[in-house]
Amino acid sequence: MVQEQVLAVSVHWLSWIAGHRVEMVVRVNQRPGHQRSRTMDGNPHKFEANIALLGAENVGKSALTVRFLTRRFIGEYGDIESIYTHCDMIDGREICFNIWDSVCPQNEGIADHNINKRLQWADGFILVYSICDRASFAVVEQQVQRIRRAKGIKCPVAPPIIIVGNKRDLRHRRTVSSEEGRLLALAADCGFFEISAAENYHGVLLAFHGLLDLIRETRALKKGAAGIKGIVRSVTAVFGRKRNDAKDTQD
Ligand SMILES: Nc1nc2c(ncn2[C@@H]2O[C@H](COP(=O)(O)OP(=O)(O)OP(=O)(O)O)[C@@H](O)[C@H]2O)c(=O)[nH]1
Repeated sequence: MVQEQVLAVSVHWLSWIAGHRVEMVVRVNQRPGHQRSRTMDGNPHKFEANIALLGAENVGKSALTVRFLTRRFIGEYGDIESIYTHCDMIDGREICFNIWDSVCPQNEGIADHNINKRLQWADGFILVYSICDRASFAVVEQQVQRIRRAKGIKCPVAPPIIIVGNKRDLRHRRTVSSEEGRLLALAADCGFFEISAAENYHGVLLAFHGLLDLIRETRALKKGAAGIKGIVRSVTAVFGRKRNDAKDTQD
């Protein structure tokens, strides 16, 4: 309860520094899955996308989230795990982004557990590394594998992933080349952006909107697959019935 109040205060502060309309709701320790409604308030014109940010410590996950929500880079961020909701009008349609800004897990077991929890909740992932931190790139490589392995077990259609190489403003200290990032993305069928949360808002916006586009495509694919399954089921039912009728007549 106390924690929720503290968070509410920090959210108001974020809205204030933004100086423009940002609708944010913080839900702390919300159980995954509770928010999996696809349209809100029964309004078919609203589109909701659950986005989980993952990556090693200090790569800028919170910086990216805050940049996207407020357009500002504030330098230091608390390490409280939160889900933020931000709604925007895009192409005449209200789009709500639910963003789960994760804290990096301390060990492998927790990492697996965390990914599974997020797989149940998220429509798509943003995996962040810092271009000056090779170890953080290795973490993203592992996370891509974990998410891709879960396809078929946890989710029938692979969830879309955007890989983000952050801290591009520090390219003089780069230890991960753009090519490596791009190749990883290509090999795992992910989107890729190299950006700087510190330097500009535009790159961050492109990454979130890129993922939104992929989420929309995936949802359309799922709907299509469900439609085909429905048709196959109806056809099977009709022909199955006809075959039984014919058998009854012969008897
Ligand atoms: N130079 C530079 N610094 C950045 C950038 N993005 C984030 N930082 C800095 O990197 C540090 C870590 O940023 P956070 O956003 O807290 O990173 P995080 O991944 O959320 O970290 P954890 O919560 O510990 O997992 C902070 O000091 C940020 O100011 C960037 O694009 N460029």
